[in-house]
Amino acid sequence: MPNFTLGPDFIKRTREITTKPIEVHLMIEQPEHFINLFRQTGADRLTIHAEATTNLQGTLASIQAAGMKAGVALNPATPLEVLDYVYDVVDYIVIMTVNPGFAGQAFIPAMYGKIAKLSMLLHERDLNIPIEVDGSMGAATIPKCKVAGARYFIGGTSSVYHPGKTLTENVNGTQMLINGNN
Ligand SMILES: O=C(CO)[C@H](O)[C@H](O)COP(=O)(O)O
Repeated sequence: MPNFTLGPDFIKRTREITTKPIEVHLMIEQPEHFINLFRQTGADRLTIHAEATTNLQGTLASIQAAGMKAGVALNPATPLEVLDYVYDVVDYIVIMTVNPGFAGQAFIPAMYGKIAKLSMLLHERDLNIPIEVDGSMGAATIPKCKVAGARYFIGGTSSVYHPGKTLTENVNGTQMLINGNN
C-alpha cells in the first residue's frame, strides 16, 4: 500500500475547517488508481504528473468527470509537447521549476523560458488555461515568473514558510509579490 506524506485523512480534516478550494498535487506513479480516493476527501483540484501515467488523457478526463478541476504538472525536463493532445481536458498547468521531491531546492533558470513559451502557445491557441509554478517561489522568482505568464504560485520555504518571519508576515509579503506591490 503506497504511503502519502500528507494523505487523504489530512485532506478530509482540512476540508472540515475551510470552505476554500483545496488543491492536491499527486507526485505518485499511476495516479489513475487514486482519483476516487481523493474525490472522497473533498479535494477541489487534483494535479497529476505527465510523467507518472501512460494514460494522461484518460486520467485527466476522469478527474474532471469526478467533479474536480484537473491539473497536469510537468517536470523541468519534460517538453511542452506532451500537452498537445490534452488541452481540452486540462483546467490548469503546473510548471515544476525544481525537480520534485524536496523543499528548498534552487530554481532552474531555464524554466522562465518554458513558462513564457507555454504562455505564448496558450495565447496562440486562444486557450485560457492558467499556468501555476511550483518550486523555490519567492522574492527572486515570483515577479519574473509572473512576467513570463504564471498566474498561480506554490508557497513553500521560499515564501510562506520562510524561516525567521511569522506566517502572517510571510503570507503578506508573498501576496505583495504576487500582486506586484513590491
Ligand atoms: O513541490 C515541491 C518539491 O517537490 C515543493 O512544493 C517546492 O519545492 C517548495 O519549494 P520551496 O520550499 O523551495 O519554496
